[in-house]
Amino acid sequence: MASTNSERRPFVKMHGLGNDFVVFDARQAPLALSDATVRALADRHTGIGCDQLIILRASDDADVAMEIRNADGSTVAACGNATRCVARLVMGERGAEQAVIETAAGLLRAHGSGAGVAVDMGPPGLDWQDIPLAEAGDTRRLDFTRGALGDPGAVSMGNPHLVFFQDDAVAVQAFETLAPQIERDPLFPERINVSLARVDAPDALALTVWERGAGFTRACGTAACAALVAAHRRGLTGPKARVGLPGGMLMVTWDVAGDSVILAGPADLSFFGAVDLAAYEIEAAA
Ligand SMILES: N[C@H](CCC[C@H](N)C(=O)O)C(=O)O
Repeated sequence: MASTNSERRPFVKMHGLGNDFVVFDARQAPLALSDATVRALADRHTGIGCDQLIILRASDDADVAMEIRNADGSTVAACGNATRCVARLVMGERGAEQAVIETAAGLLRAHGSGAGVAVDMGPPGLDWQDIPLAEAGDTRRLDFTRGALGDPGAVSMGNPHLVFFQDDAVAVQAFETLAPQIERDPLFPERINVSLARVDAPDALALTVWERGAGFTRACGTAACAALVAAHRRGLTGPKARVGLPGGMLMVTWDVAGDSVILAGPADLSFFGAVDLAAYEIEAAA
């Protein structure tokens, strides 16, 4: 149905190993989207379809600032794969090999690398208040069991992550059902991203991720970072590992001394599009 005041707003569709993003550029033309409108645009049947929706804005301190919205409309502070995609966009605009991206989790530095784009995601949060948890706990090995899953690590990468280290068939099967419930467990006042990790070698992990506000995704950059940090804290890996996800491989390095976690991997452009936002403006619930 054509809308009365149609405004075809350009966007770029990008992805990191299939973790996909609709990116709007609000550096010249302001843009504010309600949670309901983000949900409508992110819907893979009736909208454009994406795991996260990104809005770029001008920044006084960085090349660009990015607002990050999950497919459920929620606003989050960190998204590793989207940060790498935005860095690729900005480096391309300027013909540069480096970029600084402002996020709610801080200023993140990125550079082009053979494998695509590497970004310093900053220091991991390791205290229970950093995650946050609703009560004190040992984030290295949390006293938390739901069905066949238990004994996870908890790490913040600017967003909350819970990582289970189990690779038996029972745990793998249970994960599908339990992850959506664990996301909303009262122990996690801001909800949480939930991962199931398999340790294949001291420098190799395999990960399945249920993302807060987006569900099962083909890849999750901050989950890959959180899994490496949680694994290294328990002596399961060294401080660097390749992380296999359904969509492909990410490289994560925890510079423990420098207190930063580097995430590297592909950052790809899918297509340019335009959308009549008026058709998606959904009146905020009365
Ligand atoms: N769902 C996440 C945000 C997106 C993270 C992910 N797409 C990444 O690449 O890090 C959260 O609610 O914290």
